Amino acid sequence: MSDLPIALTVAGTDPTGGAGVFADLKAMHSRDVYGMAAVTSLTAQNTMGVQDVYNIPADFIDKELNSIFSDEVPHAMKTGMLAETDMMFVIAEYIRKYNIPYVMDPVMIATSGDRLMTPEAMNTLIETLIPLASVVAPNLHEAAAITGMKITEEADIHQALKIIVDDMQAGSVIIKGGHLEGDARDYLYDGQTITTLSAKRIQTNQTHGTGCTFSAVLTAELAKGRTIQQAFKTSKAYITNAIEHSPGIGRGNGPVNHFSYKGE
Ligand SMILES: Nc1ncnc2c1ncn2[C@@H]1O[C@H](COP(=O)(O)OP(=O)(O)O)[C@@H](O)[C@H]1O
Ligand SMILES: Cc1ncc(COP(=O)(O)OP(=O)(O)O)c(N)n1
Repeated sequence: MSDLPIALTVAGTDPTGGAGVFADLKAMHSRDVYGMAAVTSLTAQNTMGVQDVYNIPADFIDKELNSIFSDEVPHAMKTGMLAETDMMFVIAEYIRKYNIPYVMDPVMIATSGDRLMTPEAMNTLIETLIPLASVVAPNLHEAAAITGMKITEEADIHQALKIIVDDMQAGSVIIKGGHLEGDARDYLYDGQTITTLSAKRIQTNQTHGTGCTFSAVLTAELAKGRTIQQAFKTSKAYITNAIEHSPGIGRGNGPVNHFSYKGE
């Protein structure tokens, strides 16, 4: 048994390291958390877009998860890119069996506009994985797709928060306002209270992998035993700083800096 907090990411790869499991591992490492990763899809992508995707068969994902959980049970886990329904059923079994804090980043479409989840998988995500999640962390487009709503203003966000927790039975939800106008404002709803965290919008296109990184930090903090409120504050401070200090990698939407945040 390890003393170090352990967090698991179950997601796709981005060979440039800006999004997906490689970004998650860097974010976890920088929060002093031991990261583990089970890969769901290999992508050929860079800062300009996704060139191709190769989905790992669900029975192999089952083997990856079995190798991990039969050896050491992580303290918290997240999922990112889950392209197909079968993968979701396999992962749901482990979440039910081991009952550890689970953060779901419902990755559907990359910043570049490329689709990362089949339309059919959306129903499985809603019916099978959302009720198992401690936190669901959609961006505005994902929140709209999950709820079937058009989200254009704050009142819509409040309604979507309540649908995802009160009706769909997530433990809590954070809707990320990175794609709204004005300040970058995120909303946490835990079934009782809505907590809002705001940061000044940074004028940049260096936002590749912001959602992955944000949810990886959230998972790392939960692995340490922090509350969702505390984890939310740290993730928000971390991602704001990471965007501010983006290293300028690549020719398109570059990644954030996973090593610049030095806060508690
Ligand atoms: N330009 C920006 N300036 C400051 N914060 C941002 C900016 N873009 C995104 N964020 C923040 O990054 C996090 C990820 O949000 P978002 O980009 O909406 O997610 P995703 O990558 O899943 O689309 C949120 O905390 C959001 O508020
Ligand atoms: C393999 C892989 N997973 C997820 C994403 C999407 O990343 P995300 O952080 O949601 O946001 P953007 O990269 O679209 O800002 C990805 N591109 N690749």
